[in-house]
Amino acid sequence: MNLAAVEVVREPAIGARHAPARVALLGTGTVGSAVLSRLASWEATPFERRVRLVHVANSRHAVSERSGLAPAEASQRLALAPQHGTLEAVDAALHGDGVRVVIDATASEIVAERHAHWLAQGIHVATACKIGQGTSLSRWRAIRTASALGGAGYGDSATVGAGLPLLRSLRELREGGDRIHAIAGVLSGSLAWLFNHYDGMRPFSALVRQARDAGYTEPDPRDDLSGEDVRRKLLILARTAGVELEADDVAVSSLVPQALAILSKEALDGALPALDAPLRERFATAYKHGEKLRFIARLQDGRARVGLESLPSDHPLAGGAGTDNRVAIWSDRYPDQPLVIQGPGAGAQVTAAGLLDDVLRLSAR
Ligand SMILES: NC(=O)C1=CN([C@@H]2O[C@H](COP(=O)(O)OP(=O)(O)OC[C@H]3O[C@@H](n4cnc5c(N)ncnc54)[C@H](O)[C@@H]3O)[C@@H](O)[C@H]2O)C=CC1
Ligand SMILES: N[C@@H](CC=O)C(=O)O
Repeated sequence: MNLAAVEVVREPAIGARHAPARVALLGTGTVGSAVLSRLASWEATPFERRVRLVHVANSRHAVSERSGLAPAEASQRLALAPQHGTLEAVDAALHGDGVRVVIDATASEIVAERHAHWLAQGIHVATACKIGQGTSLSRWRAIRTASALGGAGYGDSATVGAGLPLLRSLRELREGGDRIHAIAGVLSGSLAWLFNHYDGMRPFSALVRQARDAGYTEPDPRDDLSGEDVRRKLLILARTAGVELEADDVAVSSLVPQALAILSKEALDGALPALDAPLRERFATAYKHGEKLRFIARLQDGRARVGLESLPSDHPLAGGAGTDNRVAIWSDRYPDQPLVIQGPGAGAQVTAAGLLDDVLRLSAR
């Protein structure tokens, strides 16, 4: 064995000087369940001492326990809880001193609207939901103002790239004095997965069902296919880069035919084959030219757009596999060759890890 190559692994320097952060988890679906599993996997490790889960809720039930809920038992406790969840119950569960964090693993407008309220009270927020920062500019500004007012942090790593170091890199570039010139890339894990697998033979609709069942899509897959989820991510990236766009400033080209757009969520599944013919045609045209279909977001000179593009196979944004996001950033120090960040951009485990990384960072502030 080459001893020089052996890395010395030290126990992480955590836990000793901090009381556990009291945490409320909202949402126990695809992402929220993975948060509970990751917390349960911390049992008997130093990480366990950093976080005390005191409240868990979904849209039907809520359970609170000041002394802490065992993450491995939380889902069962929740299912048996008579209490209907209210957002006031979160405030009550987190009442008092010490580090407090709300984890938002919902796709809920009313929860997102509450982020600023928690921040203003000094409660940190770690969110996978993009509605807080990726919709209206006024809400984005309210979150910044409340965060400053309450001295609380906003953990948003999971909102773009499911925890990839994208927002962090943009912030570090700006903190180092760089201006961001442009951003371009694949920001949707589910659409990346779909176009990495679509070969024009299998119906596109069958792949959409597979991506949904794997937990890559939004609760309503039309939020991905319409480009709305990517619009939100591009808005978050743009605002973080210092370009304060309104939602309408992003030109979005949707993949959802009108016949699908008007359906209820319950009626959607049976109607998904409406996607097949138009996408087969676009695939055939791209294939004839030796190109690949990729759903791309672009920001340059204050202009932003999102949509399906046909790219040469060797184009830098055509690479990647699985749910990979692949994002190029041009800035003062990277004027020609961009900084490129690539990795899985959807999925319960990576997203849960991104959320809990934020919780640990926020609770160590
Ligand atoms: N699935 C993924 O790969 C990623 C998802 N996200 C985001 O994570 C969020 C959650 O996504 P999923 O877990 O896939 O959704 P999901 O539909 O599986 O779960 C949503 C959960 O939120 C709960 N909920 C709804 N309203 C609530 C309320 N008012 N109070 C408490 N709980 C409430 C629901 O009961 C459910 O448990 C979404 O905002 C999504 O955009 C972000 C990055 C990646
Ligand atoms: N539905 C989203 C999940 C992560 O944000 C995606 O496909 O990227």
